[in-house]
Amino acid sequence: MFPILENCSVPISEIIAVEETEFNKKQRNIGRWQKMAKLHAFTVFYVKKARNHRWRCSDVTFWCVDEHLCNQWIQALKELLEMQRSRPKHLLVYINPYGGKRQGKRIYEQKVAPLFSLASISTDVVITEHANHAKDNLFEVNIYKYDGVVCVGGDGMFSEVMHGLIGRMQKDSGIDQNNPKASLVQCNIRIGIIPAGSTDCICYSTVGISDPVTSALHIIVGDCQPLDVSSVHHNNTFLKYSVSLLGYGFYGDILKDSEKKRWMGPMRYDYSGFKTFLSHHYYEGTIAYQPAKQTHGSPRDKESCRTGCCICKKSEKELAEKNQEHGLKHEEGEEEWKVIKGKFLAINAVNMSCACPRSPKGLSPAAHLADGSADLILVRKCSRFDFLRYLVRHTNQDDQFDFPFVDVYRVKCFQFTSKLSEDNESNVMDIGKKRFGQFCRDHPACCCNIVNSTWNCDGETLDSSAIEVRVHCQLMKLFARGIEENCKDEAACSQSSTEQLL
Ligand SMILES: CCCCCCCCCCCCC/C=C/[C@@H](O)[C@H](CO)NC(=O)CCCCCCCCCCCCCCC
Ligand SMILES: Nc1ncnc2c1ncn2[C@@H]1O[C@H](COP(=O)(O)OP(=O)(O)OP(=O)(O)O)[C@@H](O)[C@H]1O
Ligand SMILES: [Ca+2]
Repeated sequence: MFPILENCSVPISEIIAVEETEFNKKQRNIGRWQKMAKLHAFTVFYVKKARNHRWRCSDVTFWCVDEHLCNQWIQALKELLEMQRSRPKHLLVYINPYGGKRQGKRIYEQKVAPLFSLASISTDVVITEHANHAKDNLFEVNIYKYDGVVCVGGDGMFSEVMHGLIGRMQKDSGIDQNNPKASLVQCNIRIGIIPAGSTDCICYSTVGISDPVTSALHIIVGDCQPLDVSSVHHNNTFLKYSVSLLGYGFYGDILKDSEKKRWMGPMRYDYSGFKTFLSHHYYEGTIAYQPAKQTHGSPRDKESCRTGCCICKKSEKELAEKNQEHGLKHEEGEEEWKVIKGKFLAINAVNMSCACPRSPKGLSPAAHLADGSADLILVRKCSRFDFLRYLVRHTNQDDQFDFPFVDVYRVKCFQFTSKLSEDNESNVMDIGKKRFGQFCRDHPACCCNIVNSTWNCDGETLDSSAIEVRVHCQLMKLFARGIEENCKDEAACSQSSTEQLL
């Protein structure tokens, strides 16, 4: 520990940089000392934890009359920083200039790049020119020369980078992503998210705030947070990976409508959300799922996933044991599948809480980032008023699962088939029914259920409604540490810049 001020200490792991300070740069309060002797100084830049999980870069300058002593301090601190092996030195950065409020480039240049340079991190920066630019690029570059990949944008941009990295790892290891049962190769190259999107749910749920400077500092100190990833298949064809929300019905319809309104920026989700709420469509279908182990908690146990989460640690241990057995032992006996048929307003599968500024506790407040399971939330057909009551509970402290029309299960895999595709498969498709479906969608007063919704997969639509989903425990890693329990004494380091005599 490095002492700063009387009542504040900073772990070495949270020091950003140490620099020799030129005499004329810092002259506050030292006039009296200057008269006595020539002074030497160095500045320690460190993480200052503020309210609501926000991090800032603060600094303290140490003055000293003995030049040799001053240099010894600088040397010793630099050596300690060198020993922080998990810190990245070389990063590949992708910036989406059109995400969110189109501020990605400015945010990176003004808030993030200066911090990376202070921390002596070198970067290769790519400003994307079209959708899938980052993903395609990750199949071409030598990714192994980087200590991590940073994406500046929203959840969609993160999804691109994740698909590029996971896809590349499978390609390099000869794994066929189209096989829904394949054991995927873990991706050890961490991803850092600089939030500059419309929802920024992945950043918020893994850091506790969506703030570019906080995220940049988590990258600099080399944090590591494993993350579950779900694979989504249709008929033995790989569709997509998901880490946050896989939503059919309400969130699928919001997304589909909002895509036409991209020009509105983040507001498009409120506009389409209101429209979709009024349309009140429900969808008929069948869900089959395999429950997760009971030892991994339950979605209603109020055990939130926080930094150093015991449940996620347990899953990490189990995963390591499983990997050590090199597949010698078969998966413990096929667990029973549970089947549910019904009419649903929303089917949401979340790998994490999905907390975001719109809903600070998220869609499933007790979901875990790295436990190898997802929370499957089924919202059955109910009145508009009841659905509104359900939605409002995402914004307050009340339990959103405490409704007779809402069920929630912790699962390791599930399948969904819509009534419409079941009917099609059993050859009872009739064109009139399809036309009627189209007709009904055009009349918001009608809640007719004979059309399909679309899946919202981390903010991207899927082409198929019938899907097969499997959670891959800790398939990838982020530069984050999960949400920290609230810091007791945030006021202790309230000054942003201080000076000390050695
Ligand atoms: C009365 C207020 C109720 C507010 C309820 C708010 C619940 C918000 C829950 C947000 C969950 C986000 C999950 C994350 C999804 C991301 O992978 C994805 C990509 O970024 N984002 C979206 O799909 C974007 C999803 C955006 C969802 C916006 C929902 C807005 C609903 C508005 C309903 C208005 C009803 C008003 C009736 C008078
Ligand atoms: N240069 C570009 N031009 C057009 N689209 C791009 C470009 N770069 C990336 N994209 C695409 O833009 C999509 C949306 O970007 P992003 O996620 O950054 O913002 P958002 O949709 O506003 O935010 P959120 O996903 O948080 O709701 C991504 O899916 C990505 O594929
Ligand atoms: Ca999980």
